[in-house]
Amino acid sequence: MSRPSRPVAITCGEPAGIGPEIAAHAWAAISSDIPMFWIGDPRHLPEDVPHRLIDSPEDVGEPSTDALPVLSHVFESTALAGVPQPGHAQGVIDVIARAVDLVQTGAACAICTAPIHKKALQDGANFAYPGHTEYLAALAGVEDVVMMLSSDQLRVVPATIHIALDQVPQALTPIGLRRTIEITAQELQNRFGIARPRIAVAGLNPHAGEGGSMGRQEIDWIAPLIVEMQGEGYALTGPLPADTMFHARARAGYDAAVAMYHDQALIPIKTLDFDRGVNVTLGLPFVRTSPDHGTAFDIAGQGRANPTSMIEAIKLAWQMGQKT
Ligand SMILES: NC(=O)C1=CN([C@@H]2O[C@H](COP(=O)(O)OP(=O)(O)OC[C@H]3O[C@@H](n4cnc5c(N)ncnc54)[C@H](O)[C@@H]3O)[C@@H](O)[C@H]2O)C=CC1
Ligand SMILES: NCC(=O)COP(=O)(O)O
Repeated sequence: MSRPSRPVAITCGEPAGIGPEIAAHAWAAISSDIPMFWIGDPRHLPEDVPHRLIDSPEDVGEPSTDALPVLSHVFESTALAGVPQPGHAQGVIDVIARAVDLVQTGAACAICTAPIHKKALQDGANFAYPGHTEYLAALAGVEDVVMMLSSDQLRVVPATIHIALDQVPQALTPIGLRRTIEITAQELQNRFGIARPRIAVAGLNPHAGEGGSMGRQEIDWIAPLIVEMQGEGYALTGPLPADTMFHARARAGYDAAVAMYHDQALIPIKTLDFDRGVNVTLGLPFVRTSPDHGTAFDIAGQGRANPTSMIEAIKLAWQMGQKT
């Protein structure tokens, strides 16, 4: 008899947010095809969700719609929708670390993380990282990782991630941008099957600097880096004015866009495809995906959260996890 496939590990994320309910919806929608389990406190799931406790991912077995397999991680109390509790912060962090252990030992094929509330984790547990991306890099012991948001319509990569806007110009360096482009190209080849990925690189300034009259980063080092990397065989274009590189005709010309900062990358994809965007961390030794949205405290616990991005994130985690 063949061994059941390794399941996808889903982290609980912030218990006061929409994470538990969208995980439960996603399980109901796709668990007949994809084996998965949820790591968290069963008291944080919506009351009507059938679940069964498991001792390890091996107990998940074949995909089944009977009951959501739960690897229990006990928190100090029940959750109050929309109100994060400081005493829950460490549990949220520990669940992510637990999922990483399981994927690194091969017990899970991939992880899909439900949204965390960064400030709640800082306030409640002095969380030292601005997001999953940076925490996962630290847990995996890798220096350089890349955040990519992906949908059928667009893939975007911010070259700087969770930093204040006024820190962006100093944080952008030729070495850093080169690594972002290299990792993006490698992972599009290896994990997304694109033989020669076409990557469009945005400028930092309005009109990509307008010939130096609106900023000089493009002339001083972004354009020279692109030329250098083109010479090494990378299929790059840019630096492109960010305001005109995301319309439909422009998007047809590349497989991924590298932007200079968080909102330059995330506004276009969340505007085009908020419900179906998936966050994928590139450069890790394992697969991690997440929905593109956050904890949505304003609608948590009301049954209004759309689970589509979570569903797409689990599907992508599963698909990518089959190649590991
Ligand atoms: N992967 C992660 O852990 C992510 C975490 N966050 C965190 O989430 C927290 C809240 O962030 P916000 O900027 O308020 O963004 P948000 O995505 O939580 O909410 C923005 C708006 O979109 C709505 N929304 C979000 N997801 C929805 C869904 N599935 N269905 C229906 N409506 C939905 C919300 O109700 C709200 O009106 C922050 O701490 C942020 O850092 C944000 C993005 C990703
Ligand atoms: N806006 C994207 C986001 O905040 C997700 O960050 P991460 O927790 O996946 O690093």
